[in-house]
Amino acid sequence: MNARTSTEVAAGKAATLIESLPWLKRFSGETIVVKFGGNAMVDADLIRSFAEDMVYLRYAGIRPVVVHGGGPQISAMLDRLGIRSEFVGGYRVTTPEAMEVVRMVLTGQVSRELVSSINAHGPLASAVAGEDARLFQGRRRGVVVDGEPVDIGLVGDVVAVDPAAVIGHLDAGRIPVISTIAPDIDDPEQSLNVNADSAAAALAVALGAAKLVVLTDVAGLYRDWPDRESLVSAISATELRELIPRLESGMIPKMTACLEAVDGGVPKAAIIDGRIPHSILLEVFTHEGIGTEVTA
Ligand SMILES: Nc1ncnc2c1ncn2[C@@H]1O[C@H](COP(=O)(O)OP(=O)(O)O)[C@@H](O)[C@H]1O
Ligand SMILES: CC(=O)N[C@@H](CCC(=O)OP(=O)(O)O)C(=O)O
Repeated sequence: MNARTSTEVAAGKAATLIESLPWLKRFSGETIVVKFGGNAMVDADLIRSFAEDMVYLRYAGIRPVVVHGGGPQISAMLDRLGIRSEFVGGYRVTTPEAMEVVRMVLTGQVSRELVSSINAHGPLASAVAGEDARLFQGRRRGVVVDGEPVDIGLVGDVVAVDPAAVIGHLDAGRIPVISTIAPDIDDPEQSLNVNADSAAAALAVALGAAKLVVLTDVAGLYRDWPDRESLVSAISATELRELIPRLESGMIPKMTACLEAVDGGVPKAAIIDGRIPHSILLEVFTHEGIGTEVTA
């Protein structure tokens, strides 16, 4: 490499670092809720780079909170156990038998894996189950298909959040890693399976987060799925409200969650591609960001 080229390379690196300055100022001391979707946890390298990003945010003076999904991991375990499961309107029809597997996989497997990846960098992460210290309380929901109500079993929406346990961890400098199961507010002995996108949004609102970032396995929201030309880079809450009824499958809870977060006072919600290593750093610390950004 000649001298001029190495100077250019150095200038490029410096430009990348200095581009983060306004965002460091903006987010220092603020809470960012990051939802890590089960589809984005496709390989060990991505989990490792996700963990590095969380640790990076924490050392940059930001308060990151991880809310994880695990849909594909739950499906794989249900398959192994020979328990049938299907999705209606983006939500898993959850029998009492399936509910036990949901808890086992989310709290016993996915949370543990993320905590240990983060803790490879030091004693930073702590798992908090949605059932712990009344973090979440849910209420059963049904879905309407072709105008008919459909019973989807033990599935709930988060209707109350007590973020005290999460705030305690954040104040102690830890990174909370949260699995999304909620006791039923009408029958507290019963646990409900809560979509992780909607739980992340409810928590972001309760924490007064500066941002909700949702990692998934596509580049963002496509207006006319699966037309790859129709990627939306920014959308207002009003426009999104109109678009949601035309969306399908997993994007319905995801975009509804972004809307709920923004409606609840979170200034920005972003859907980004978790398959890109360090996508969170690109989203948080660069001018353009990546993926789809929802704003009020
Ligand atoms: N309009 C759309 N834009 C983007 N993805 C869409 C759209 N409609 C359906 N999808 C599908 O939704 C999936 C993401 O939802 P989901 O599988 O629930 O992800 P996650 O596990 O990350 O929560 C994408 O992989 C894609 O196949
Ligand atoms: C009610 C419902 O559908 N719950 C989800 C919970 C996990 C989740 O949301 O995982 P992802 O973020 O990976 O999709 C499920 O059972 O799959």
